[in-house]
Amino acid sequence: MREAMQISQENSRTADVALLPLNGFGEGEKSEQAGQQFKVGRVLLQRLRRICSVVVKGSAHEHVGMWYAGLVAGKLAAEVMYYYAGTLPSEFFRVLGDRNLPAFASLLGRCVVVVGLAGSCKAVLEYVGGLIGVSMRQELTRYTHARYLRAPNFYSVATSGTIDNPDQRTTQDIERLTRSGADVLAELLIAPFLIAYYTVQCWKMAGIYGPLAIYIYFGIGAAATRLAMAPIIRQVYIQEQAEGDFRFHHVRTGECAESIAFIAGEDRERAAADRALKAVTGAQRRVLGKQFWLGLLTQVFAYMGSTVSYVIIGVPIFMGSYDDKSGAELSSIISLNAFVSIYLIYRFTSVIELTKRLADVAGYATRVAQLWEELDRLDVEAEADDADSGVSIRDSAVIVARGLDVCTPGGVRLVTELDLEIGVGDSLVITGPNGAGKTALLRTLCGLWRPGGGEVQLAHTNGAPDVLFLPQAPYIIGGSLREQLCYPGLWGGRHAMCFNADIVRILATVGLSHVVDIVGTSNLDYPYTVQAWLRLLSPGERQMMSIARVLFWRPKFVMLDECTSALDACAAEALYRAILDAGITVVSVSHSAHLERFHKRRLSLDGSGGYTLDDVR
Ligand SMILES: Nc1ncnc2c1ncn2[C@@H]1O[C@H](COP(=O)(O)OP(=O)(O)OP(=O)(O)O)[C@@H](O)[C@H]1O
Repeated sequence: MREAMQISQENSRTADVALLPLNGFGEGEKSEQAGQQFKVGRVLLQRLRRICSVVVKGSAHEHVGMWYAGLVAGKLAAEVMYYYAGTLPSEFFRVLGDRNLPAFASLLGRCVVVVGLAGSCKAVLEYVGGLIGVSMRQELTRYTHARYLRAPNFYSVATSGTIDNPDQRTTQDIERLTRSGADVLAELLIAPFLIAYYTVQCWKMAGIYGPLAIYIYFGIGAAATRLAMAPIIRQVYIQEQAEGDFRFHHVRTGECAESIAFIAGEDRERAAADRALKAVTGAQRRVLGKQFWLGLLTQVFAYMGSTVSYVIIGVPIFMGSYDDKSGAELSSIISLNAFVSIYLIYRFTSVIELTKRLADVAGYATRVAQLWEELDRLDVEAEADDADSGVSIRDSAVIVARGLDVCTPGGVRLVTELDLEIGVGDSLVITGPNGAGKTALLRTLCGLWRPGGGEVQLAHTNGAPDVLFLPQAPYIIGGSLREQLCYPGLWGGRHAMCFNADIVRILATVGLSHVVDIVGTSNLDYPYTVQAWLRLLSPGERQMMSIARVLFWRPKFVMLDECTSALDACAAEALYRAILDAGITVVSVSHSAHLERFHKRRLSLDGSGGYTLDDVR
């Protein structure tokens, strides 16, 4: 077993950070918990039931549940037609044996109609099944979006690493789950009815021992395939994880293309991409390897099935049950008997074959359900936090920290017992060596990280936080210039009301008038792609855009985490002046001494948990 690599214990600060191996699951990991995850049993059934209930409950609009029930009913009705079509050969044997031309012609006509209808039915059912799969995907993805893309779940899942590739689980795994899941489930639902019907027919023709032989045969096959299925679920899970890592590598290198090109890192990236590809193809080969044994079982089972059917037919013939029949009648009986028993075996075989597809479905279902379970856990944690977090949401125009311990999510203490009060107009600059916990303090004040102790009170207006947080890396979206400026569109309980004149004025204030000129004042709502925006705005201009958002929303407080680091001193000072002129109180993390004069006080973290608070002269 490959252990998660622990970072050196020398630095107690980072002792809680466990670096997972690149392909996070760890080859050959066989913990008790991992074993439970991939068992075909209660946990899997609960997960599948939950997925079904999300589809059915969430489909008030689209009636997916009803459509699905209709599909299953349609499949059953189509089976009646298939049965009818299946009995026609036996009639052919009879009319051909009797050399009855008029009966043959009429039978031929019936046959064309029935077989044509059966084929059309199959095509329609496939089409409807495909549409239902799409609706199911929509429901499951919407549910996942609603649970995942909201505070605090999104930040926790995206940054904690407890769940690998949540993006892939949301996009690809749900799609695959619904594409094959809907079909597999429908087949499993109709199987019992068909098996019951064909059992009765088989019994009528071959006596009790006919269906009995088939049931024993099925029992042996089912037990063998159940054993072969569990390792496939686990391998599909691992393969999906490797696919996610591979895709993430390409997305990340695409995003950082310029940094990589400047430092000539293409060779290293190619090697890393090849490694990720090797992990994916290795996982694919392992899935194929495990599926081989299941495939072998199901194929042998299917082919042996037809042999069993001859035994079932042969026994009553050799026992003399049909001695009184003419040659033509006997041919007809053999044909009908063969159809019924082979169909019954075929039904059982399809159930066994379905287990192969079910193993894939179970792998996808496990990945999707795990994400939901983590979101459940975070919801429970958030509820408990609301009661016990020390983060107050009373309306107030002051940010307060009392006896605040700033700790990493792993519990490493970065700042100890901080007492701080920031009122309106009381701008504060936070300084300190790298890694001292300056950003960590902002995260804790904003509620992204839970305080290790003490309490925090954020400024609130009308029940909504009145503090805007700007991280070091500005976030640029795809959309129109108006949307870019008004991002996120709804903030602090307010919807963006952004007039053209505001856009022109604010962008002029931050030094981005030329962006308005390029876009054109008549084109402020024209949607541009993210790539277009990233080409248009330099890193410094992206920081200007970020600060333009502050001037648009005009919060009471803004926390700026080195967000003028890409600007020249003159531009950075002009932006600070504009923010203060707008009556916004600034809490900055900064390494730039020339910006300190825009603040009243300085909080200096010493990097060992201590701090000093003094006035800026
Ligand atoms: N998500 C995280 N989980 C665990 N530890 C973290 C996490 N993010 C940061 N840390 C740890 O917290 C410490 C402080 O990080 P922080 O970003 O607050 O430093 P900083 O003072 O802002 O540094 P800099 O001046 O370099 O930006 C770091 O040593 C880092 O290891």
